[in-house]
Amino acid sequence: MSSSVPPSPHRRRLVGVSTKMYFSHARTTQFIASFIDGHLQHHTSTNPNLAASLASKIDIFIIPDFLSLTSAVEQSTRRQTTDGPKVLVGAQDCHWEDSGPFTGEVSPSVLAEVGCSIVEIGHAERRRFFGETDAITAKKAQAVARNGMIPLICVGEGEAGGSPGQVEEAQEEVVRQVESCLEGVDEMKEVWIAYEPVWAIGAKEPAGKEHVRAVVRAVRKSEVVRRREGKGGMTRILYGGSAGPGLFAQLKEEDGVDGLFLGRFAHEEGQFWKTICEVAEVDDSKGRAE
Ligand SMILES: O=C(CO)COP(=O)(O)O
Repeated sequence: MSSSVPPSPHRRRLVGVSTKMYFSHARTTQFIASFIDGHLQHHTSTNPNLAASLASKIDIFIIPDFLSLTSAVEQSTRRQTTDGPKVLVGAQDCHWEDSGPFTGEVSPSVLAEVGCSIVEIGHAERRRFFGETDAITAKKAQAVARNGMIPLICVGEGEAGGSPGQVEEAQEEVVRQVESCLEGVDEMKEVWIAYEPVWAIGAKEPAGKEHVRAVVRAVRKSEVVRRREGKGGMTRILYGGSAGPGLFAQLKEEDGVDGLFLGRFAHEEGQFWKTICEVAEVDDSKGRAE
């Protein structure tokens, strides 16, 4: 019962949150119920224009821990309305094989079977604590796409002493990562790229807007992304790393970033909802904060 992302001729905006390993199962259940009932449905059920506008402009996703995944899918499916935006559910990782002797691992085909729409791969924390590389991320991205889900591929330049380095170096490193992580991924399938500079994850503040814009521009113009677009494989690009309300308007530029991938600053339902509304509102060609 794979829950697919609704097809879109244009790059709809994206806003999602990963709960990483911060939440208990009870808190995840409560977060989803309270976000959908107390914010999304509460505001859209009495305002059909808002429901239609969000549904046409934005895709919302929640990435809980593995054990909460099936109940998260069930919760979001049960609460789904026909005219409002969908809340998609994703996984934080998977194996690159569909089945076999891989004790403790999670199969991408089982993730698709239980209604998962997205699989996040190559996150900086997986690279740092579990030794994941671009080559492993590419194999996982192939497996996710093969199983009809969207690979959410995380990339970002390294520490540079815990602070931003030269933007040109960041552009080069990130484009090289994108090329490696997309190796062998079906070029007709959609992928999402989360640009998350390592030094901006878990920090007090996100990366500066000029830095993010420049790196996103380089990814957008890269040969691999252009080639995929030519073959029909949409590439949506998100920014992540201490993102929260108030950020998207600063980052947005024409043909730039498509959305935000949130962590701590959306672990409160109201902040998540606030960010979604802001992302949907920002003018298509420019950020409001120019
Ligand atoms: O890693 C992130 C999303 O994948 C971002 O996490 P924080 O927003 O908590 O820094």
